[in-house]
Amino acid sequence: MSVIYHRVALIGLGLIAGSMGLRMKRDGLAGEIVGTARSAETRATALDLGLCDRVTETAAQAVRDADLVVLCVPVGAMAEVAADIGPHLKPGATVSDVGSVKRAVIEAVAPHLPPGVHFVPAHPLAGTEHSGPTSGFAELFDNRWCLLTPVNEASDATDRLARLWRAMGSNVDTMEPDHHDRVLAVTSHAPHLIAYTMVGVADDLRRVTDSEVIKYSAAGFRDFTRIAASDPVMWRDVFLNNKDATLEILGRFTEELFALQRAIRKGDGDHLHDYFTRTRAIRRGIIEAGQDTDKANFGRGDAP
Ligand SMILES: NC(=O)c1ccc[n+]([C@@H]2O[C@H](COP(=O)([O-])OP(=O)(O)OC[C@H]3O[C@@H](n4cnc5c(N)ncnc54)[C@H](O)[C@@H]3O)[C@@H](O)[C@H]2O)c1
Ligand SMILES: O=C(O)C(=O)C[C@]1(C(=O)O)C=C[C@@H](O)C=C1
Repeated sequence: MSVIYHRVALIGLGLIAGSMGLRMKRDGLAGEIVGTARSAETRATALDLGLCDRVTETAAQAVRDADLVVLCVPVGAMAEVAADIGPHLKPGATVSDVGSVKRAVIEAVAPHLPPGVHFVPAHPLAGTEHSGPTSGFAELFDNRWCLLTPVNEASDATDRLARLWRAMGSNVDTMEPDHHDRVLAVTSHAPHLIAYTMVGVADDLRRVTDSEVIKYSAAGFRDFTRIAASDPVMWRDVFLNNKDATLEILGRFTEELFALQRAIRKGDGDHLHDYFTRTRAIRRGIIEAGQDTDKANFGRGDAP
């Protein structure tokens, strides 16, 4: 494949930046990849893994002469990073991010960007519960969606970034930022909170059941523990920055949970059967659409 950006700067060298770097290197999508992270250890690991060509101590140094700058830090850190890099961006450069929330990131980043710099927010719907540079892998984005939420109408900068994400294996779509946040509250944010809660409840009960919860943990519970092992900083920031949409979905979730509780208490088997038949169809639809994430985690040290 051919070079899409001459110089790419990756700010924050974790799972997503690592996977982008490895993929861009593998397929020759960038002339040079410059990375930066706060700790010297992370920077050294990134170089060892070959996910970037060069590292810098500061974000301001990393973005110098970069055609594309991608902010790969937790959502709550985006404003601070944008303020650092704003004065050092090359005119005509594109700034993007990979944050899991879009409206809050746009509000945090846009005010710090000088005129003449293009801002194209993005969100790859691909990840694992692992974090840090060693968790990245070049195939992470294969056959997964990447949603772009451009702040302006169609532009060359958006088209070029879409080309990069396609070259990294993703299907690309554009979406309005508030809509993105509502959709992701249903498909990602609320489910994570529910998993965190279920594992927290089991942990409380462990004292009552004398560690049998862990010893006999069945597949259903293990799936919850995988999700609930996700990075605490990343998810704290997601909930604090997508408050309204997440709370709305959790309200609906609570109502449905009450209805199912009532059905169990009343012995209403029809209600339970109908409900589970409907949800089973959703799982089948996801698998038929080729969007099952389990494959991404197999072979990475996780038990299926
Ligand atoms: N993990 C996922 O499944 C996933 C999927 C899609 C998008 N995202 C989004 O991508 C972004 C990065 O996630 P990740 O999974 O790669 O995280 P990660 O923890 O693996 O990496 C984050 C990097 O940001 C750095 N960082 C943290 N706080 C910082 C700060 N205040 N200033 C500068 N650097 C800081 C960390 O040191 C690390 O290098 C997040 O915004 C997250 O919402 C994550
Ligand atoms: O597979 C996982 O571990 C994930 O949780 C990945 C996942 C998701 O919810 O699908 C998590 C957060 C992101 O913003 C995008 C992807």
